[in-house]
Amino acid sequence: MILLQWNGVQFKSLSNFIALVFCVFVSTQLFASEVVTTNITEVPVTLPQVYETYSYEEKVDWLKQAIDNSKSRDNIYRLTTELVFQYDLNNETELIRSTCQSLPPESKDLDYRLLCVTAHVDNDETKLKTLVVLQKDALEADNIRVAAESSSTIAWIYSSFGEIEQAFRNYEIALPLAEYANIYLFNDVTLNLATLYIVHGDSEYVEKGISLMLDAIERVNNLLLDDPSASRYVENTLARIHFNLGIANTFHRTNYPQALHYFGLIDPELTELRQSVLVFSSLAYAELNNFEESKALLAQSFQVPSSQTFNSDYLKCYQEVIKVKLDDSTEIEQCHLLSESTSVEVQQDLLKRMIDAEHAELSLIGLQKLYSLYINSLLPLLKQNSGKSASRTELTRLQQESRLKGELINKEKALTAAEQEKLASQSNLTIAIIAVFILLLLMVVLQLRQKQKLADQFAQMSLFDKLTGLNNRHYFEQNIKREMRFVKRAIEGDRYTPIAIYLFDIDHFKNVNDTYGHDVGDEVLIEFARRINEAIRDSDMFIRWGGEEFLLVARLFELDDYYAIAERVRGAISDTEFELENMLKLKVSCTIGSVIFPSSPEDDLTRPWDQLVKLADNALYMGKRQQRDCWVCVDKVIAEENFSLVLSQDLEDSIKDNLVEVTHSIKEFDRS
Ligand SMILES: Nc1nc2c(ncn2[C@@H]2O[C@H](COP(=O)(O)OP(=O)(O)OP(=O)(O)O)[C@@H](O)[C@H]2O)c(=O)[nH]1
Repeated sequence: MILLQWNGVQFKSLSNFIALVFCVFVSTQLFASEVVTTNITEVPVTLPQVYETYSYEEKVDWLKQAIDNSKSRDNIYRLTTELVFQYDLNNETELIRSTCQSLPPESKDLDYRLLCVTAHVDNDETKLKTLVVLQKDALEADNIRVAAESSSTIAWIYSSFGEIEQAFRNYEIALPLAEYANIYLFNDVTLNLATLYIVHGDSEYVEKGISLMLDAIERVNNLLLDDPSASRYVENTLARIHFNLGIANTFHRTNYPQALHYFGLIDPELTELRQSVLVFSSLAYAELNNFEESKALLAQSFQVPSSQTFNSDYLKCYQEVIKVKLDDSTEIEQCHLLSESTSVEVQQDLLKRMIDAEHAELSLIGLQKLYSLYINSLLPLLKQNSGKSASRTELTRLQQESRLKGELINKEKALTAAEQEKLASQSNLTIAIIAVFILLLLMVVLQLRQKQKLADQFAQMSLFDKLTGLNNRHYFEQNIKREMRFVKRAIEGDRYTPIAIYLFDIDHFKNVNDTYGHDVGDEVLIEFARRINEAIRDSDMFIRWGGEEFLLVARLFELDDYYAIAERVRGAISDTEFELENMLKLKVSCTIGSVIFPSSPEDDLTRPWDQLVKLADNALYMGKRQQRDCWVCVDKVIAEENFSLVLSQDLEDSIKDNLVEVTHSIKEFDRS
């Protein structure tokens, strides 16, 4: 697909950035005081200080010499990985590939593994398998960047297979990780997702994709303010976005003036895009009946070299279609040769233009190719999707599909007959065109139903709460396991760094809604979230749990923080009145219940997170029953075998039975 192929170029520059991050990592590790490990991938390569001042060629020479002179296998490995990262900085994919072959990465060396799989010329299916293993390893090792990058590439490959559901699932994994990992990766994933919206969504999703891209333009420009050395990345990324916006306007919005606007923003010196920009601009002018401009740009497009990075043979067919439109030529040789491996998105656009052309043979080829596109690509996809559901509406859809298929087969017969008679007469052709367009219309209706399903999936996959802008429960469910693994690994490394899970519930919130209305209630929720956000660390995970309940996961570097955080949040809410719109001032308070995991290094480290949340909820409700505007922190469940009993009863009963230890801020605790 045109947009994704361009990604090929972008991927390269992103991996440059990754290598840069890795080099910074390597050099900072160099100065770490003591590294006591025997693991080959954890000990940084030793480089002289002057190395940093070398040019790329000098670095490569120095590294090659150091490898030749080195006797230790470990040292050779580390120097080689540094060499590969240098190659990557200089886009030397061939060299990366051969080095990866002669010295394959260690399984724990996730960064090097990522570079090798990215550079390898495997077919996409093999690459996908390797990436899925890498993604799993990176998630387990908490290597966020590699996890994000591998998930994003997996999503991209799935989308090129047309497996959109899988593509979205993997972008769903990649997006929060990428946002956390770095802004470059975040931009990359966002742009790929935007592309997916545009290519596979209905008009609403096309607009959504476009607005994601417009946001990204702003983010990328801001990057330049912070870091002037990012100018090359900024230039390339902006060109990519402008190009994609141009294509979106050409293919999906048929807004040619807008398309020309975006194509016009692309630096003509970017040779990889030069020919595509010229051809598509010429097409847009032709559609706007500005034949003079169209002709001039088309002539230029023949003068510039084709892209070396991605296969753009289909441009030759576009050139012929434009020439036919300009009444300049009747040759259609290149459209005859249009490859079936051209992306579906491009084929759909191009074939429609061929069928529309006032050139009988070109229209006929367009129809034939459209038919094989339907049989080979669209029909299997429709079948694959329809097989998943047996609902009544789905069955109706299947019936329509099979009728459509039958009609298309008849149409094929008609077309074959027409071909045997050499060139079909213009009138027969017109009938065929009208018939296929009716069928196309039916297909569009069917696809819209499919897209509705997609739209539902998009909504489900959202990680944000619309009202407060916080992450939501879905986000928590995706990330809590990682937090718990962090705790477990710290304990395995003899460090006790527990996490605390707090649940916050606004007191008598129903009264606020009932007295002042839902809008004021919403305002209170927003202010509530803002105050807590200010009282906690940026790295804490703070989410809207649902309704007027919020949840916080905080890493505890000091045990006293456990109570201090609860008290700080309580005070942040109730110490000062909420000042709302229309001069309304409200006294708001909340009750807090919390649990610590693990309560000691000997605790059960495999405890499911939902049990912890349930225990925090029990603590919260004790606070509600006893007083409100207070916190209740469960310190310990005394014996493991009591855990399920503690979950099933009121916390007061567990305290009475000596099953738990609890610290709280309740003034007069009622034990009865
Ligand atoms: N304005 C607004 N209200 C919401 C939202 N989500 C949930 N609510 C309301 O939150 C209220 C929760 O009320 P209850 O669960 O009865 O509890 P409460 O009144 O807060 O009383 P306690 O929790 O016992 O102190 C309900 O009235 C919900 O309608 C929202 O997004 N906006």
